[in-house]
Amino acid sequence: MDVRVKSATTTSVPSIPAARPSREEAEAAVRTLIAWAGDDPSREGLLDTPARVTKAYGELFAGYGQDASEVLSKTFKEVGGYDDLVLVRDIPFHAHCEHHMVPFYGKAHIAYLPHDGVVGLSKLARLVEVYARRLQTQETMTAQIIDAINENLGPRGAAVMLEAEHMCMTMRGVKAHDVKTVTHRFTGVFAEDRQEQDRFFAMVGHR
Ligand SMILES: Nc1nc2c(ncn2[C@@H]2O[C@H](COP(=O)(O)OP(=O)(O)OP(=O)(O)O)[C@@H](O)[C@H]2O)c(=O)[nH]1
Ligand SMILES: [Zn+2]
Repeated sequence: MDVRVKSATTTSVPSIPAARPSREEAEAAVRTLIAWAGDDPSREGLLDTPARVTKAYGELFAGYGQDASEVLSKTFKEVGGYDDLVLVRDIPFHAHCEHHMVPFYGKAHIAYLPHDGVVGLSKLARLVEVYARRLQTQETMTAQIIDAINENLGPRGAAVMLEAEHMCMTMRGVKAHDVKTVTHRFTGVFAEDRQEQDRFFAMVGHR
């Protein structure tokens, strides 16, 4: 992975496996991982850790229980006829890479050209959360966000950019610090019109 800007093209719909393990099984798995790391899961400081980790997973991976269509279901039409670009930039997110299950984190920038009403601004930040709180690749997440906007808002155009630092590249492996991965995807007017793309890049403040 490098700092080149690349366009996200794939999307997939992760689903919860039918046979979800019980909480007890998940806690036992955490004990196994602690032992695998080289520590003693029965020492005092680690006794409650499996319960804490499974509880934390409930938050970190809450996206599997959330639905993008629900988040984007309410729109507003009374906006004084405004139909130009709406950009919500610098939406912070924390996700986990599906290869190593360690965090990647950064900012999302989302723009769309309204067709028939606008969506509440907070809903775009909530949409990012729906997909960030899963096991992900940055490319998939980029594609899923823009697909959800198109499917639910039917805008004249949409643009999504994600900038993130992957801890699997900084803490381990290649140990490359300060490397940012940038993904973006344009649809509709943004895909067709280079000037709209430039306007998006300028408003995001991208180098
Ligand atoms: N395209 C893409 N790659 C990612 C993402 N997150 C992590 N990766 C990469 O996934 C790759 C997995 O490579 P592998 O060779 O299977 O695993 P590895 O031996 O742990 O690789 P290293 O990280 O190079 O040590 C690595 O190059 C990671 O940098 C992501 O969001 N998108
Ligand atoms: Zn990784």
